[in-house]
Amino acid sequence: MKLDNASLADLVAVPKPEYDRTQLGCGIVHFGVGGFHRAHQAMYVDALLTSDPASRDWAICGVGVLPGDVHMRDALVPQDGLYTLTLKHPDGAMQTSVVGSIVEYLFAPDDPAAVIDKLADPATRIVSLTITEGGYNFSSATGEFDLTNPAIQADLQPGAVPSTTFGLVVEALGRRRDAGQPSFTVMSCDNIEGNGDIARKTFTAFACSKDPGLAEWISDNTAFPNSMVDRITPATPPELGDEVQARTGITDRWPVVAEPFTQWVLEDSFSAGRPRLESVGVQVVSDVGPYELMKLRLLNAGHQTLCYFGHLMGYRLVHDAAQDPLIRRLLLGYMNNEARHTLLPLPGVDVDAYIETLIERFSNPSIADTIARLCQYSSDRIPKWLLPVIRQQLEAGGDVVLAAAVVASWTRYAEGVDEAGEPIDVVDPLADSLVPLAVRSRNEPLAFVQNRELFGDLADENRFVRPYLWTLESLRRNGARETLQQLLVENNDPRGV
Ligand SMILES: NC(=O)c1ccc[n+]([C@@H]2O[C@H](COP(=O)([O-])OP(=O)(O)OC[C@H]3O[C@@H](n4cnc5c(N)ncnc54)[C@H](O)[C@@H]3O)[C@@H](O)[C@H]2O)c1
Ligand SMILES: O=P(O)(O)OC[C@@H](O)[C@@H](O)[C@H](O)[C@H](O)CO
Repeated sequence: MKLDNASLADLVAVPKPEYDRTQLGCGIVHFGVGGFHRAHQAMYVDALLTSDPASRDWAICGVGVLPGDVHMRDALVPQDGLYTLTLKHPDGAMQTSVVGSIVEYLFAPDDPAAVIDKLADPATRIVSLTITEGGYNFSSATGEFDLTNPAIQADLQPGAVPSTTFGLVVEALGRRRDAGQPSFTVMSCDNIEGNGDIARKTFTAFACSKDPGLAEWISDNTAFPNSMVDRITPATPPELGDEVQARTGITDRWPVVAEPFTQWVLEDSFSAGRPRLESVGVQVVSDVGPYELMKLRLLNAGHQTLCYFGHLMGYRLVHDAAQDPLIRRLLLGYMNNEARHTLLPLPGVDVDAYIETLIERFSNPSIADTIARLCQYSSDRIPKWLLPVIRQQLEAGGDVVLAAAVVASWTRYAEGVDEAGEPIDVVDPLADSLVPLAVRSRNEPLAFVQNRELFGDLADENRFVRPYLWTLESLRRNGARETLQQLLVENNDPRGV
């Protein structure tokens, strides 16, 4: 059975929207409709539309700005925005439901003016984002917005038709200001520490280059709440469509799979009202910071801890790596001895239990998350999640041996050839410069981490450099398994090497 508004009434096999989708209004415009947005925010909004008739003006209009988003357009538009979400439990149990909160989808390259009109419409009160860590276009080393990016440059030309998220959003905010309309909230849901603060900084930096008066208006009138978002959502595997079809009879052009766990902690800071998300399980708080640190430095940096060693040890699926005793030991060592010392107090949260749950979540075989998903875009991820742990630990005189080992594992991975001599596909916007640096580090051992754009002055810090070089050398000489064995079991201490 196909999935669209007309066929919804005939669907009996699965939970589906019981609210009247024809009566919904779009209060939210979302940039970056991928797997995660559809497993997380859209799912929460769907639950809200189901439970609270007064929330019907908070449905979602999705927007894609990249050429590749044409595939999401071609999946969602014929389905009237409907799709299936399948949650897979570790014991093999699964639940599929149809999510109905996305009621419109605009592909910006087709019609940028339609996107700007939608954003400028006073009915739009929140603009949310999952445009990935790289999407914010700021330097990890300086924190500054990168005005040299050609797409940004093009959007800043007088009279340009905008094509980037920044160009489209700021153009619409200018229209709202000129029309005497209030601003909307810009709500980042990406895995970046202080994601709202970063969004504030990057959007106002863009606006400032275009029209300083507008930047000031945005700064005075727009809320940028911080948030912590969590649900492991693998890329949709090719077989999911057939699985959903077999279980439910639904033919879904782009289904979503995720783990059952979900969490969203959101700062209560909105410029034009917000949906009552707390009624569907969102933790609306005044300070998200401690939650963000816990999640980014344990879960996301934990993923980085696992993925390069995992790949080099021959694993291709996250749960297989997480169940290897050596990798488990590495994860627990990194989390307990290094990362957790950099967290902020979170009264009422049991960090031991949180860490235990993470290991269980990483070990969930049913979602079949891939190591490849975690190994990509490293240059956007490592500086945002792992390097802050190293810097903070160095400042406090704490341990960085395992975090340095993770950076070494990334370096070894970035050489682009694995331990069996097979090529590694290094998927990274900086691959063209990082791969040669990683290869060069065979002769000039610090070449990779002397890249100050990414690492700042870490290469000058002996307490980082010693374990980094020890691990890198051992990875090349002995391989990943033997390196972890020596580091974690035989307790070779690379600090004094
Ligand atoms: N997948 C997860 O488990 C998960 C969990 C928590 C948070 N997140 C956050 O969500 C983000 C997206 O994850 P996903 O799994 O949905 O990925 P995805 O690949 O399915 O979707 C990414 C979306 O971001 C868009 N995008 C990428 N770069 C962009 C740019 N420069 N400008 C505008 N749009 C851009 C893409 O076009 C696409 O629509 C992650 O980077 C992360 O910050 C993901
Ligand atoms: O999606 P990214 O690029 O932010 O990071 C990769 C994973 O660490 C991430 O997607 C996690 O699965 C997610 O953050 C869990 O909530």
